[in-house]
Amino acid sequence: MKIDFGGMFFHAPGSSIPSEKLLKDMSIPDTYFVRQFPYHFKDNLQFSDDDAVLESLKEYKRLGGGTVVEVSTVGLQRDVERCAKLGEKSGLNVIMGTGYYVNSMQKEATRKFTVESMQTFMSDELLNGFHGFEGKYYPGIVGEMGVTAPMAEWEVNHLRAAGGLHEVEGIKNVPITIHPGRAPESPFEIMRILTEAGARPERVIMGHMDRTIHNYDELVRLADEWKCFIQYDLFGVETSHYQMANCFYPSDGERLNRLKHLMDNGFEDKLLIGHDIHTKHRLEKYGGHGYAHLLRVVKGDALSVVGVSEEQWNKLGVINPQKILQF
Ligand SMILES: CC(=O)NCCS(=O)(=O)O
Repeated sequence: MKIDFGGMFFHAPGSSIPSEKLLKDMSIPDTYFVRQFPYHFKDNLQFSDDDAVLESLKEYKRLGGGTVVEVSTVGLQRDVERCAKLGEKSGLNVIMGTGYYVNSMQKEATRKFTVESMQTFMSDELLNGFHGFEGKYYPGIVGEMGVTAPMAEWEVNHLRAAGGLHEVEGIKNVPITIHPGRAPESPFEIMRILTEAGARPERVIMGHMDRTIHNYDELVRLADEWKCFIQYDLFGVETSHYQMANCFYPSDGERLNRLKHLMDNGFEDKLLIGHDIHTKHRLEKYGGHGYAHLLRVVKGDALSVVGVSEEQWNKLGVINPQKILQF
């Protein structure tokens, strides 16, 4: 079979990539399998190619990006110095987090930590700087605090530790960002535990909403009952098959529809967006969308297809992040 589709050429918006390169890269093997099963490939899970990250960050900056929030916490082998260097080289602000990822990713010794010791670890880093970089580099956020469903007892404890930070002098306003369990009731349970421990719900970000709550009424209920920030941070993942749970990943279009629904219900000041790039295949070098995708593609669709106004888009990408990140 042969088709000449050349008459249908359309330039990609804002792209610095020559169109010949796009064609050549279509020969990359395994693309289909990596997209469907990104967590199957061990090399894909080693997010450690600094050149590929830097190239992607520079493209994000070129299209108008200014800040990256990098929320790898204990359990994800966070690397403060590396992130600081990438920030310097790319010219972007990089905000990093303190805290703990999910129970299954922890060392046995970390799982023995108490609420008190975890709270001390986090407050110490927030007030004095990352351990090993005291006085030089400071966290700007707590989390992502990793939670599974059902919740492990240790995760209940690290949530209590994080919630209690809002009662500590000097950090009462610190933003706390959450990786919820993959069940629709998880965000509600997390908010209850955090607030019982002292957290101010309006200083909490509920992340990964893309794959967590799929019912529109329940989304509105979460925003209404808890007044936390609601974050769609898996933009660019356009594969509906989801390896990690028995549900579909929404498309970018559906993410925008859900955001618009929340806007229409009065929550446009409580919404955040992002890419949560944590596997290699999502970087341009490996055939992915990279950090510039929201600015390159999603913004145009939000405005022209979904009916998001310029003012609302500015809230998603600039005003709301400024509000939650300042403390
Ligand atoms: C880094 C991380 O945990 N990202 C979320 C991936 S998930 O599959 O959507 O939970």
